[in-house]
Amino acid sequence: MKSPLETIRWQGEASGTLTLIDQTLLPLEIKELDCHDVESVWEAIKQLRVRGAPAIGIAAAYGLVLGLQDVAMKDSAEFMARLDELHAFLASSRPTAVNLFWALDRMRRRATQLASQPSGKVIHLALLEEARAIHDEDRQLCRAIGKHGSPLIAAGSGILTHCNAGGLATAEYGTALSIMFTCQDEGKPIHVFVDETRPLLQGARLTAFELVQRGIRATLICDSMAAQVMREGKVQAVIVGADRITANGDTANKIGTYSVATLAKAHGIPFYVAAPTTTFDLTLETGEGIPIEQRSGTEITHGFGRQTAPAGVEVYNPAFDVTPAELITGIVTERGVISPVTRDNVVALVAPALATP
Ligand SMILES: CSC[C@@H](O)[C@@H](O)C(=O)COP(=O)(O)O
Repeated sequence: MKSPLETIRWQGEASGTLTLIDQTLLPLEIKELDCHDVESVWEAIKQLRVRGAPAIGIAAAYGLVLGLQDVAMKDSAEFMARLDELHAFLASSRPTAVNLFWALDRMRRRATQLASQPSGKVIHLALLEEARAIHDEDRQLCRAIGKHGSPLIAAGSGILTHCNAGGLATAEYGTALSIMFTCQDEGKPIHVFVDETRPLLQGARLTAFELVQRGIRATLICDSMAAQVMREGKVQAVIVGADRITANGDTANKIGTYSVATLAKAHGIPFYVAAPTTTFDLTLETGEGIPIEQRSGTEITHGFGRQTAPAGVEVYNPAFDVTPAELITGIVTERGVISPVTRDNVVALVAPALATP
């Protein structure tokens, strides 16, 4: 088994470099991208060079550290004013994954605790430590999700997944894929059906890549084949990641997830969401309030290295959809499994984890 890739890496101390695997080039090219300023981090998030809810949050936290390097020697008022600007700038990169806003808010809270310092230097160092903590904690959250999720999967199961909720989408190990990796570590055989995930093929390019790298049996299917594969009895569970989960358990994830959940219900197959508590947004009661990112139509009209639709056609390209809680059998978090998915169960498990000190 090959060692996993390091999705996000900070090199150096307070004046350092953020190194990301450029995920737009996978699976053909494993190439790292060095970000030396906050603008390049914003661009990397926007263009999905780094993507997946937890990974976006981690990258943004380091992005703040990068952007604040040149005001670290200024007085703390100037430092904090710049921090507010950069917080807003990074928050404008993508709207749906709540981990982005969670990480930026946590960084600002840490800085605010130290705002009485005369200069930005101490605050800047503390922010690097905070970004590292967010990064390290995500590793642990992912491992714990795997441990809680693995008992839900019987040996020999076929598992269908959509998009990429693997090591590439997190600090390492992933959320949905963490459950599969844990099954493998425990010697439990599984067979994963990977939706290719139109339009940007995160399933084909990234999930299939990670599973093949780990030596887990993986079969790639077009998104439109999921119903047939389920009808043929090949799928015993669906596991997907999440970008934002509201208080009632409604879950935003990559476009197409809602279709998969509906199909799973129709075929009596359990549908699990795997996500850390950092992906919950308890300020929203239901999924109706989740902002859905709209992306360029060219992602649909141009693919496979060429134009695939006539010029002038209208295109609708929402990047995410919302799966209603009633279609979700359970949500696997680092604190345990929420099942049945009710508002009371969500709040009881998640609110203590999100409470700010
Ligand atoms: C652990 S990642 C969970 C989600 O962020 C993932 O399933 C997803 O939808 C990613 O979308 P993307 O547009 O590739 O960032």
